[in-house]
Amino acid sequence: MHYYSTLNKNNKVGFREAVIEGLPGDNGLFMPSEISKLPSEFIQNLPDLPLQEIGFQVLNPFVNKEIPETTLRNIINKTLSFDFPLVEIDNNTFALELYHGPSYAFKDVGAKFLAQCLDYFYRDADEKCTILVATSGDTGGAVAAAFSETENIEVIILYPSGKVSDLQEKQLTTYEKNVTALEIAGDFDDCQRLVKSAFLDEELRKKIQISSANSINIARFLPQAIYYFVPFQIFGEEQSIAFSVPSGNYGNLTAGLIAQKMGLPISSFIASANRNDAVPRYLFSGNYEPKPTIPTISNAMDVGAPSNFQRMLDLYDKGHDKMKKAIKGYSFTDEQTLQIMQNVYKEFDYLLDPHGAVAYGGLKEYLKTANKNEIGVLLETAHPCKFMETVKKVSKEDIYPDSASQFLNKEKKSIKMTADYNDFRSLLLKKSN
Ligand SMILES: N[C@@H](CCOP(=O)(O)O)C(=O)O
Repeated sequence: MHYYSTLNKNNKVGFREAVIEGLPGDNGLFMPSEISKLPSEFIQNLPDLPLQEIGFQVLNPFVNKEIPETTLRNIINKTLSFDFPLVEIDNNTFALELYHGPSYAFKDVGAKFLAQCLDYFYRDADEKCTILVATSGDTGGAVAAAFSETENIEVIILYPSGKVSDLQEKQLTTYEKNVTALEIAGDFDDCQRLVKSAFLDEELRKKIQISSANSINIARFLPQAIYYFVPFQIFGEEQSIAFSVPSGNYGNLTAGLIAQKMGLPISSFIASANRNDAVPRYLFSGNYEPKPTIPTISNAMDVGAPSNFQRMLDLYDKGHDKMKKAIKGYSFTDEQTLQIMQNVYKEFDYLLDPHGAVAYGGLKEYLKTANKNEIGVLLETAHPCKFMETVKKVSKEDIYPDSASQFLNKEKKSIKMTADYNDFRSLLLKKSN
């Protein structure tokens, strides 16, 4: 078991190195060389197993003994320390709420796991590690929360100025100590480009030890496979279940594909996108033509050129037909998204956030053609309180958890920067001295 680069299968590293390096120096992404099937008895017994045990069985083969078992179990128990409720919206549609963690988004799972793995690897290190993160909204807050207590690790978060919600911005600009927020004059793809340029900059990498906390890092995206098991804990393996995944950088959907490859009997995937629809267009036409990012009300999915598309191609041996059979793609405008939020609230008294609404739209399209016995689960990836400007148009309910309100009263601390790589590089070098 090793990790290879999607651009060069001979570029091989172990788990520790893949996590510490974040991404290979050749601009590819690390992929596990083996995705072993879980024993069929394990899949049959899912309703009797606690999620922490499932998490351990899922991640253990990928960690490949590079973290001792007791430590790994401990890390997984701390990672999965909040609830993942499956809420019925109507008779064949369920929302898997992934937002009950510290930053109110699904990213808490991967961020917590990654932070603890790095903390373990750097426990006695003399040098510091600098984590670079590009965010379109949710990753930044989750990473800031997860790394706020780690020793020997600095975090630098790049976010597009004026393109994240108020709460998202406060969640990533109000942790002090080891977390710095850079407010970039550009969009998410500019932020991601700056981060990737740093990884390709050999001179810089000789001077600073950098890693990533985006889903490009295997320890950020692999744990996201775990919550796909939750609906099967409830309904058992016989139930046919399709998942609709609100998709931006496609880490979440790719993690679901890994769970399926491990033997989880997921019947279908729905890639639900906003107007940043490079993948649904590819599924339709076979041509991958990323476009500049379009700002939308489901801003965490405002990604023009999704990183994990490389991993999806790798999983399907670049076969468009195979991918198209396994994944259906739909996209929605902001008007449609808001309409879905209003309809679902009125008809079923369920408040979706804009990302969940896009996923609901995709799921309903898919279910029109699906087998009658199939049920659909949408991943509700973020709490509606993160998008109050839009949510206010749907409901007047006070939905703010107390713990979220505390962020709004804090003072934002960010460094404004251009999207020019040289400026970013100089800042990194200055900070490391
Ligand atoms: N949706 C993201 C964009 C980055 O995605 P990631 O899963 O690769 O970290 C965000 O909210 O920042």
